[in-house]
Amino acid sequence: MTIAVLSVASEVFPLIKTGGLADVVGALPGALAAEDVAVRTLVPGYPSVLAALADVTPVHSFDELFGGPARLLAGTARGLDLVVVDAPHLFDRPGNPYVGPDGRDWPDNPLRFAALSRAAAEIGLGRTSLPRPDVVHAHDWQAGLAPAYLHYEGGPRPGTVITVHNLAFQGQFDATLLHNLGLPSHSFGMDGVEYYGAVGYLKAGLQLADRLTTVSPTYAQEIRGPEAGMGLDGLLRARANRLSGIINGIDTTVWDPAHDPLLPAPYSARQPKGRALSKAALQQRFGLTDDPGALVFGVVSRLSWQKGLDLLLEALPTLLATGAQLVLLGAGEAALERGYRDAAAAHPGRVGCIIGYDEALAHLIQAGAEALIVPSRFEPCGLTQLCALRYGAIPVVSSVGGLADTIIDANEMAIANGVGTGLRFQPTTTLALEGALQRAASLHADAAVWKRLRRNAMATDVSWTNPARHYAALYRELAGVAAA
Ligand SMILES: Nc1ncnc2c1ncn2[C@@H]1O[C@H](COP(=O)(O)OP(=O)(O)O[C@H]2O[C@H](CO)[C@@H](O)[C@H](O)[C@H]2O)[C@@H](O)[C@H]1O
Repeated sequence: MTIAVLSVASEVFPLIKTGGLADVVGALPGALAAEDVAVRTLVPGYPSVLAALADVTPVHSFDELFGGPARLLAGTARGLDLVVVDAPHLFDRPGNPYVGPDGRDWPDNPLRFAALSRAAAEIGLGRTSLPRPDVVHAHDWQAGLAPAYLHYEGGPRPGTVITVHNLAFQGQFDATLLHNLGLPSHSFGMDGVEYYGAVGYLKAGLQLADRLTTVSPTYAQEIRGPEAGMGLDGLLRARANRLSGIINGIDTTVWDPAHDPLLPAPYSARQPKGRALSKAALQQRFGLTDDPGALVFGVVSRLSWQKGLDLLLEALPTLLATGAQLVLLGAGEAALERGYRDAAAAHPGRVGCIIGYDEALAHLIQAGAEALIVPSRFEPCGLTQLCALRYGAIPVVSSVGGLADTIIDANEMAIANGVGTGLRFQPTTTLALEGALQRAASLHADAAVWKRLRRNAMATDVSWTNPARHYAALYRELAGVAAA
């Protein structure tokens, strides 16, 4: 029997994306179709989403949704079944989903994302002309109130699950907001939406959803402790029997070096020759010395504290001392952007940096770099190291969260057994990172070992096939349907 799931999120690739959340929300429906799960994705009606929407059918209207009239529009876009919250007073704005042109959060973000959750609840309760879903799947704080609205209705409702993609973003707002949200006053308590005297959207979801997931088993463990728990560890410990980790996959048709139109030549584990052309193109694009034998390290990342790229700046002298080159593509904190720009200026031909967001260039880096560095302080799952495995860029990662779950360290034992896929280091410090960079350089110096590593990396299953099975099993459990 087909399970119907309403997936609720603030971004979805390829229509609107600021990070890995969009990739996951965009890829899951396709992967779940093979598991007999039909996913409809509910997203805000940003201009880019409405512009892409085809086969539009209005399925609900609100006379008033947090400050103005609104409609829910069902439709399709880029192969996805969508429902879009068409509320111009909340979402018809340029640029980023969360911040205005001044770089600050939109002041009405609490209402904008309450509207998303309210819409999810209306669909979940069968009050629109769409069929009622079996399960409502909320992603991150922006959808955190969906389980709360459904819970406080008190009647029959779909099963609910919330997935944490990043516990650092919690959606915490002033308690006075409660009156505007349409939640009952008794919801404001420890066992409801209250979070240290404020209203917590992620907290509400974690408290009130039937099941909680995050995007790797190790992160699911880590967030039960005070260090990674970011204030929510007590709640997560209390609900530990409801919490599990399901590792992310990547879209292996978008990320396929054998059929990637963004590369100068295709290549595969069996026929790796074309990779050299990507490497040459990469060196040229970043103004590096054209050296086919160089160990080129790559980075593709948001530039934020989480990603640990300040440590890589500190480790740069060590990296350069090994004779390696570095390319970085990223955007984010001004100090880090400046730091990498300065490093590129100080080491022409050895360090290249492009500040910005560029999907096509991300593909070239994965295909042309020998190794990809991910020195995160914490990492719920991480997608770039999965792309790196698939493209044969050996991941050099800190041993946290999903990085620890997806990379097999090429220590002596692993090399002897021929099973390593990358390099892991811990703790996440400059010193440990430097050690890993030096270790990568000595492995790279042994062509046979490096080749073996690359073969292992490229043979790793990073598709959604297995994760989709886990989500399908969870949905079936929530829908009260025995797995076939
Ligand atoms: N400058 C740039 N140009 C082009 N592409 C860029 C880019 N910067 C980043 N990207 C791309 O954006 C995505 C980032 O995904 P990640 O999972 O690595 O991190 P993020 O922290 O955003 O996601 C959060 O959610 C995801 C999804 O669950 C978790 O994997 C992760 O651990 C968690 O922090 C990747 O597809 C990457 O290629």
